[in-house]
Amino acid sequence: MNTLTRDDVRRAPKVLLHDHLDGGLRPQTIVELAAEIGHELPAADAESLGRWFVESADSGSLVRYLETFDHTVAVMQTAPALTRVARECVEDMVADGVVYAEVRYAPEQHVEEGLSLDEVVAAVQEGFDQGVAASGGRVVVRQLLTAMRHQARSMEIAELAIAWRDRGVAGFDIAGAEDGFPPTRHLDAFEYLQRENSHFTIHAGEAFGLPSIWQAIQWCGADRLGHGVRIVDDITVADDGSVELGRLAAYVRDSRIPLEMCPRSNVQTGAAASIAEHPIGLLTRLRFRVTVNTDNRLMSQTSMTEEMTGLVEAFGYGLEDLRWFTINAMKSAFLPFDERLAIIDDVIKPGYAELISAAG
Ligand SMILES: O=c1[nH]cnc2c1ncn2[C@H]1C[C@H](O)[C@@H](CO)O1
Ligand SMILES: [Zn+2]
Repeated sequence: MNTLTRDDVRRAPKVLLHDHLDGGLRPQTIVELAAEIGHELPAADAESLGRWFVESADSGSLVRYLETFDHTVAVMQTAPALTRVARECVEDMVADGVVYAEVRYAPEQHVEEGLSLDEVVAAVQEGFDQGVAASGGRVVVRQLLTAMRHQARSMEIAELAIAWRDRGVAGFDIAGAEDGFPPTRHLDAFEYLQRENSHFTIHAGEAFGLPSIWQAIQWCGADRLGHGVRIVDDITVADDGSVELGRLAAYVRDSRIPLEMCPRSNVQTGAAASIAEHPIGLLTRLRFRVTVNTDNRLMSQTSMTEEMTGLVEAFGYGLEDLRWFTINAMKSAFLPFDERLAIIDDVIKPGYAELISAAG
C-alpha cells in the first residue's frame, strides 16, 4: 500500500466543521495588529510568537490552553482587524484544500472597544466574503456564533445567530472551560434555537466526561458534539477485541450524531495521550459519524492537511478513509440539504475520484 504524502492530502478536498477564528490567526498578523494598538505580546517576532502559542497551549489542561486566547482576542477588537483576520482565515483554508468550512468565534469577546455584537458579525462576514471572492469561489464558508459557557450572554448570542441566519451564519455553539459549566446552564438559548428550527453544536466530552455529553444531547438537543472524544468512556473493549457500547455511546452512534474530533488539540489539553492512542481510531473502526477538524490552527500549529496526515501516519488511512471523513463532515454541515449534496456530488466525489485513479 502506498502511504499518502502530505502533498496528496493537501490536494484532497476537505471539509472543516470545527475551527475557531480567534484560534487561527497568522503570527505575523498578531504582531502587526498588536503594534497598531500598543498591545504587549509575550514575544516580539512572528516566529517566536508562533512558538510561544504552541508551547503555552501544550499544557495538558484546557483552562491553561484557553489562556493563550487573551492575546488573539485582544487584537480582534475593531472592524478592520476582524475583517483582516477573517479574510486571511479563508485564504489559509483555500491553500489547505478546504472546500467547505464553518468557522466559529464568540462575538461577546470582541466588544471591548465599542463595537456592537451586530458590527462584530458584519465585520467577520465582510472578511469571509472578501476571501471567498478572491478565491474565485473555491470554498464555501459559514459562521458559527459561540457563546462563552462561563458567561451569561448565550440567549443574546442565539438571537444574533437567528438575526444573521440568511446572511452567513449557519449555527450556534458554546465553548470555554467545560468543567463546572454544564451545557444546561444555557438551556434557554438551546430551546429558543430549537423553536426557531436552527442548528447548534456544543463543546462536550473534552475536559469533562459522559455527563456533559449526555446533557448536550438529551437535555439541550445538540445536533453535533464539539470533540465528544470522551464518549469512549462508555465503550468497553475486551481482551479478545470484542466491543460493548453503553446506552449513551449506542445512542450517539445509532442517531449518527457527528463527532467534531480535533486530535492535535486533544493531545495538547490532555484529552488524549497521543495521536496514535487517540480514540478517533476506535470510533472510526466502530463507524461513529467521525469528522476531522483543526480546532485552533495557531495554538496547535495545525491545518486540515496536518491533522489528516497525522492520522494517515498513525492509523494507515488511505484516500477512501479521508473521503469517508470528508463526506461525513459535509453530511453533518449546517447548510441546507441541497447545498450539501451539491458539494458532495460536484466537488468532493470527483476530487477524490481523480486522486484515487491517479494513485492507481
Ligand atoms: O477546544 C476548545 N474547547 C473549549 N473552548 C475552546 C476551545 N478552543 C477554543 N475555545 C474557546 C476560546 C475562544 O476564545 C472561544 C471562541 O472561539 O472558544
Ligand atoms: Zn473548539
